Amino acid sequence: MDKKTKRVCYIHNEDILEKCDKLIRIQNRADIVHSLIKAYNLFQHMSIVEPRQATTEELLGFHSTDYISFLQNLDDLSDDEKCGEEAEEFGLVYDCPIQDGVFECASLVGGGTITAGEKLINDESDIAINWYGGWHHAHRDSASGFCYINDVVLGILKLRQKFERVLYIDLDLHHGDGVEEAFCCTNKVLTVSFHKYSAGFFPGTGSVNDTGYSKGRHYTVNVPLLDGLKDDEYNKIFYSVMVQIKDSFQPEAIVCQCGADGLEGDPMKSFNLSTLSLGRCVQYVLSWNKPTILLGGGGYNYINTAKCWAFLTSLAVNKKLSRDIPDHEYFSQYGPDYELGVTVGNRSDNNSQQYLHHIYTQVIDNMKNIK
Ligand SMILES: CN(c1ccc(C(=O)NO)cc1)S(=O)(=O)c1ccc(-c2ccccn2)s1
Ligand SMILES: [Zn+2]
Repeated sequence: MDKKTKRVCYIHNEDILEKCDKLIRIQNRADIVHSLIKAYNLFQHMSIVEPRQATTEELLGFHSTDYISFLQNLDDLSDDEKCGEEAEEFGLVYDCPIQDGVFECASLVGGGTITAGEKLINDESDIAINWYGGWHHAHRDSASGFCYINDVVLGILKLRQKFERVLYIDLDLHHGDGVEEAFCCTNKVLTVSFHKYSAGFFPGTGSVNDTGYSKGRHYTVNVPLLDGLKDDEYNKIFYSVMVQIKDSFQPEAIVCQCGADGLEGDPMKSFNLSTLSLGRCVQYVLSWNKPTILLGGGGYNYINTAKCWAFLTSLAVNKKLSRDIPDHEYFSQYGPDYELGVTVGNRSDNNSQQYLHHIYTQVIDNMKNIK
C-alpha cells in the first residue's frame, strides 16, 4: 500500500443520515458531522459508498435468532408489549428505547460497516470510514448503551473472511464491552480498549485484569483510565501499548472505533482531551499501512464530534485542513472562535504518573504471552 495517498471510501447516503439523525440520543449529529466534512471539500478525495441493509444471515453471524426476530417485528408490538418483559429481556428499555424505525436504522448502519469491510477485503480501498457506525455496546442477544446492532462485530467478521489476524482498537470514552465479549475466546481478533473505568460508570467492565479466555487469553487488552486525562498522557500510554501490540500480534487489518465522548466539552465530563490526541492515535495506526476501518461511536457535544471526525477524515486522505471553520449551514454553532481545534480545560488530572505506570506494567505483563 502506498504510504502517502491511500484509497479512502466513505460510507454515506441521505437515507442513513436521515435515519441516524432520528435516533433519540444523537438527534441531528449525523447532519452536523456530514456538513462539516462536506464544507471542507473532503469528498473530492474519497469515494462515497452507499450502505445497504445487513442481511438477516449477516446479523445472525453475531446476534441471536430470538433477538433479531424480536427487532424485526417491533412494528407488530402493542404499546404495552414495547414496555413489557420481553422488551426488557432484550435490553430495549431506558437507554435503548423502541423508537420508530430503529431496526431499519441499526441494520443499515450494520450493513454500512459490513460494506466498509467488503471494500477492504476486495482490495478496492485501503481505508474505509463509517462515522454512522461504532455501536460497540450491543450484545449478542440484547441492546445496550444506545446500541442495538453491533456493527463493529459485523465489520470484524467480514474482515476475518480474508484476514487471519484482525486488531480492534476502541478509543471511545466507554469500554467496548460488546466487541470484547464477541471475541474474548479467540486469538484471531485482538481487542484493545482505552476507556474510563470507575465505580458506577457505564458499562462497568474493562478492568485491566480482564484479558480474555481459553484461546483468547491475553488477546483482550484493557487500559482503564480516570477522569481528567489529558492529551500527552493519553498519547504516551496509547503509543507504549500499541507498539507492543503491533510487534507481538502483527495485525493484517484494523478496526478503530473513534468515539469522541472523551473530548473536553462533552456532556460526559470525563476526559480532558483535544482532537489532537485522537488524531495522533489514528495517524499512528494509519502509519502501519494496514487495511483499516474507522468508525464513529459516542460524542454528545455534536460540534466537537464534527470537528474530531472531520480532522480524522483529513488524516485519512492526507489533506491539511484550514484552522478556520468554513462557512456552511451550521457555521454559527462553531462560535465563539470558529476554529477547528477543541480547547482543553484546566481540570485536575486524576491519572497520576504512578497510576499510569502501574496500568502500563500490568498491560505489558498481560500481553507477554501474545505470539
Ligand atoms: C446508558 N449510558 C450510556 C451508554 C453508552 C454511552 C456511550 O457513549 N458509549 O460509547 C454513553 C452513556 S449512561 O447510563 O451512562 C447515560 C445515559 C445518558 C447519559 C447522559 C445524557 C446526557 C448527558 C450526560 N449523560 S449517560
Ligand atoms: Zn461512549
